Amino acid sequence: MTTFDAREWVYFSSGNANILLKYVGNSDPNLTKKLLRLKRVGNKNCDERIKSDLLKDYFLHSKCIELSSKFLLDLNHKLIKTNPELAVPASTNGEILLISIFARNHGILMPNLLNEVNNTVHLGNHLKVHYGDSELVLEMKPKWLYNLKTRNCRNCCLSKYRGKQIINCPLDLLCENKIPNWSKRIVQKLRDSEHSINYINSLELILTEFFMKNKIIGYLFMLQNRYYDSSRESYNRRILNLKSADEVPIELIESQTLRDVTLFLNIHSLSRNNYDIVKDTVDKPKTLISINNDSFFEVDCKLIDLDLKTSLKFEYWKETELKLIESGLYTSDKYGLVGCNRIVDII
Ligand SMILES: O=P(O)(O)O[C@@H]1[C@@H](OP(=O)(O)O)[C@H](OP(=O)(O)O)[C@H](O)[C@H](OP(=O)(O)O)[C@H]1OP(=O)(O)O
Ligand SMILES: Nc1ncnc2c1ncn2[C@@H]1O[C@H](COP(=O)(O)OP(=O)(O)OP(=O)(O)O)[C@@H](O)[C@H]1O
Repeated sequence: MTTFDAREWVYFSSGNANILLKYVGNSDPNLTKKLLRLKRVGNKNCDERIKSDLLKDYFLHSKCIELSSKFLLDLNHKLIKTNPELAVPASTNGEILLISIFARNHGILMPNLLNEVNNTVHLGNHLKVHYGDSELVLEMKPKWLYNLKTRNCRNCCLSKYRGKQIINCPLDLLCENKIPNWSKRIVQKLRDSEHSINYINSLELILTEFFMKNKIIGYLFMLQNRYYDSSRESYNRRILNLKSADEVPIELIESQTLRDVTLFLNIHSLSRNNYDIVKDTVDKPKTLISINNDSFFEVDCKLIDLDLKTSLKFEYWKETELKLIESGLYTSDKYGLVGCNRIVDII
């Protein structure tokens, strides 16, 4: 069992299912630049992660560690003070809790991909840019990449339904001709934000080159749709007929998990010399980019949030799909929905 001291960990970030803490102590140098990911109360996702030979190079190296109940209880008490908004009102014993401590006392230790950046621009739903002096990080969820049969895609319809702004549709990344505009819109949004960002002048080309050269979006497209005929309609035939969690096939769980992963692109510049040295040896998740043979960049691509979803989510999935169908958004030409990309030519 690992003995950590709650005083050395502070809140870093959170999602629907997990809370991330950052190490700020100095008693263990191995923990510098590390994050600890702990399950939030109510998180029913499985401890198991997606297995995939295609994606394994993109997985962030992480380690599952067993933690003491004392550490988790101390952390709970600390977080209730610093982040009361994350608390679940009352647990079974009446105590307010944020982190699950009664299931299994373990957490995931992993590198902090945002260690070199200190500013964040929220560009829209599922799209953030983080930057510092030497690195720029694009964080996005490439959700629901599929062969579109309706006018508008599930991503844009759900964003619209929830009143969120649509900056970019991920389906554009499936078509080579549409990638440059996808990148351009990101840079335009960043310029509008008036942040002063290193590499902004090269960013459009970096992103375009990256998504054309690297296979990650193609892999996700294949794997998200592996068990269906890669259309939403075929998903619907399965999901809308499900009556209980026991009926949910593992294939559906895997697809749903992969439709909700987060992608990080860590971008930093290289000298010409370093570029020349590494250009023939660089490995799969990394992509080297040369702009006009004048500036050079390395893009490191990582995927996070790969824990298998619980089959108990099937009712939520069904309700979401039914809501979208009934809203008429899939076929609508109103509300600024302009029709999403139907071409898939990147694989
Ligand atoms: O239903 P969706 O598409 O909105 O996805 C949910 C996500 O919403 P999003 O649209 O990405 O803002 C939602 O993300 P946020 O918490 O909204 O960032 C979760 O990722 C949720 O999964 P889980 O309950 O944490 O396992 C996600 O639920 P799943 O559908 O992946 O189970
Ligand atoms: N290794 C990492 N380095 C830097 N930031 C990270 C890392 N892992 C996660 N994060 C940040 O923390 C946020 C929440 O993490 P994570 O996706 O694991 O939580 P979650 O509860 O599973 O999310 P969701 O709501 O999508 O289910 C991420 O969106 C990301 O901004």
